[in-house]
Amino acid sequence: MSNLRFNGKVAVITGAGAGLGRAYALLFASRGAKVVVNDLGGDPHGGGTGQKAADGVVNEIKQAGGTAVANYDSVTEGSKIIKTALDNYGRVDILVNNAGILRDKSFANLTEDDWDIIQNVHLKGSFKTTQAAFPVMKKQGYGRIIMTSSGSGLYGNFGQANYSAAKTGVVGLANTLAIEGAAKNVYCNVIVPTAGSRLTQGLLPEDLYQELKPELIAPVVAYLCHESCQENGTIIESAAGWAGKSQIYRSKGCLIRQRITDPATIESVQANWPEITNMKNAVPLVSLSASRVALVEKLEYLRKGEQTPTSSSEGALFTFSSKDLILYALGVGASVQNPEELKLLYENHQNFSVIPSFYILPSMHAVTSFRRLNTIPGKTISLENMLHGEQYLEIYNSPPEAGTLLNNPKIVETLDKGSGAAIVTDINSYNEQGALIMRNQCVSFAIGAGNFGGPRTGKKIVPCVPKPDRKPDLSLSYKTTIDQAALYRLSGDTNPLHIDPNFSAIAGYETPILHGLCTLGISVRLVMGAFASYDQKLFRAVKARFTKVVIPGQTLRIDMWRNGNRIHFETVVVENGTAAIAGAYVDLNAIKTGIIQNKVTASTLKSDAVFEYINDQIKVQPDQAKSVNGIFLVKITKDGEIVKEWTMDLKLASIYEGAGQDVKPNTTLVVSDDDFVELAVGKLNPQQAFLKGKLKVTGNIMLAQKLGPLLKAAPKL
Ligand SMILES: CCCCCCC[C@@H](O)CC(=O)SCCNC(=O)CCNC(=O)[C@H](O)C(C)(C)COP(=O)(O)OP(=O)(O)OC[C@H]1O[C@@H](n2cnc3c(N)ncnc32)[C@H](O)[C@@H]1OP(=O)(O)O
Repeated sequence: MSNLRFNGKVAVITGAGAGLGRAYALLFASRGAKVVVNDLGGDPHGGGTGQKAADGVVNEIKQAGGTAVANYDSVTEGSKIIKTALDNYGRVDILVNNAGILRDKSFANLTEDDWDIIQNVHLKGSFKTTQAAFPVMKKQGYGRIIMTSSGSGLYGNFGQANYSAAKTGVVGLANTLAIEGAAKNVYCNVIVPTAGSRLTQGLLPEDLYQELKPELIAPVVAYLCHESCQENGTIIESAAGWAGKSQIYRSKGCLIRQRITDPATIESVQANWPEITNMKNAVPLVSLSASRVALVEKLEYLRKGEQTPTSSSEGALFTFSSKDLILYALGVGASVQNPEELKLLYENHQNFSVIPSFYILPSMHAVTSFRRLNTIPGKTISLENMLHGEQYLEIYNSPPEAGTLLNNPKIVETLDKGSGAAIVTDINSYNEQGALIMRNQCVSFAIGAGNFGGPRTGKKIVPCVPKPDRKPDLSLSYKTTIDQAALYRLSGDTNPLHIDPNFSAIAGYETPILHGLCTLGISVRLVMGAFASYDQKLFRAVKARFTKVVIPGQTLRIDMWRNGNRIHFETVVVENGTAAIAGAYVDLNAIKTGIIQNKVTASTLKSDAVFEYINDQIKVQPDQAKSVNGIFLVKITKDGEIVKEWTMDLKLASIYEGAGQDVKPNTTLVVSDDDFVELAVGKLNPQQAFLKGKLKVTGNIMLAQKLGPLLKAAPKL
């Protein structure tokens, strides 16, 4: 790792004559910054002045070959300090508000003078110095400001009422500066150091004091001030070579009135106090607007007379990390065998990606914890009779790749389907800032709970869409493993129906069945690979109906039809030819496929490798058109087994004159492994390959005749 430098940068450090300030000044100077060493030279309680402290540090810096100048002004005259920087070096890039004194007294003994001097030095001093530097930084489009707070400010400390207030004050100052400077690349963060300095000498045990070296905190401050650091508005605590972030968390709280017309009463506050103060599912609120969004949302609930989801509603919160995304991807068959799928499995991949159907899981988590079992009067619904009937997911805003989603399940209708009841549940999911991220709709099919006299047709249920009446444009297969459900269930659906043979037998199945959402995840993965290059940003929505059970170990074939940005699909169990998912589609924002991304290496190929172009979509355009586009499925087979398959989008400019006829699918092209690799990575385009005689066409001789001229005329890929 190369050293982080501050060459060309000017750093102003207040209170730099000793302790932390001195450590900061020495470090910045040693890394190339020009430093203004400010120190009033007074005592720890605010008395006296002198030049010795600042001069001493300036000399230290100069002797080490660095550049520094002293300033002896009080921070309450901060503009003079900044002027020193501007006069000597012409700019100011970094300001560390570090200067401070103490006047500790119990509150009962605190005088107004004790109060004022502390506010003046810490809070007003930080204000005055920053006020002078801020416009300069904004103008130059770069600045890093540090406020120094204290554990006493964040948590309180006996005998430090004046100091605590000032130290919390600078946090508030930093919060707003972070917002006001952000657009101009001027960031403001807070350091909460615990160091052995002249302020803490005598207050801390000697052995602890010795470990709390300022030099162990200085790198944290320096990093926060480096141009590579994008942190803004953050509180960092640091001591003894440790650093951590502090944040304000708020409980979910709860409404203390039922309807918008109800008053709030002292009694309703008392009754709800445990919930108001329940921090079990508290979330950090990072902005005022996030806090307001959450409030507005609660008002909406009040207006509609609905109960808001609270931290106590089990399953309302879904917290996940990259590990969960990877576990899900493995559960739905992603494999490093396909180099394109590495980005689904490796959190440090530069294009680490999510299979979007993962975002169904938060809703399932909420729904399965939701009391639905008594939804239909007179009917007992048990877990073994409950099947996943349909699922819809629509993304409204970019979902997070880690964090917590708040999910709000609500049964919107219950349909009487005769053989069963279809319970339709809508689940809105909100991010930690309170923004609506997505909507799921989950239809559970309760077998045997029908004939209760309810409506058969729904008004709120998102409809399935029949598949197009033509052969699929593309079919991709995936053989599930015998352990598919055992792996998938680790993503959260631990229904014994999928693992416990005794339980599945009670439900009437010979063996445990696969999760509907696993089948759906496999299908979405293959659709995303074929039509979106796994780019989750291109995903908008998915709808599917689970029509037949799947047994782990069976092979799934996903038939796909492209209709604009909608990919219809049907998932068929190859062994028995029945559709396990029907009426399904994925809506994309755009289509993205490409040959170059499907790079393979020679080691994955054998010399007798065969690859097939299967494509219904290649159509020679009517009227002697000059171009042909097509999505090809490429399969590499060895001894009849598919060792690799993927799609590629070939755009072949054509001089072919025999327009109006379709190119037939299922034709085999044979090519040697070396040539293939070259073709796949784009070194050799099909035209060159063909002309060199390396790309041979076998099988359908008509296709050979047709493809020949096409390939000859192919542009460089
Ligand atoms: C919400 C949280 C989820 C609940 C917890 C789930 C947790 C998970 O762990 C559970 C699972 O993952 S289970 C595995 C995935 N699901 C399946 O395998 C279900 C497969 N489907 C079936 O077996 C049948 O379609 C079956 C049994 C569903 C229906 O078959 P039949 O009884 O033969 O019904 P049929 O005669 O075909 O149709 C009657 C009416 O019902 C409608 N319908 C059919 N399938 C439906 C389905 N999957 N979802 C919703 N409605 C469905 C039909 O349209 C028909 O109604 P109408 O006449 O009005 O059109």
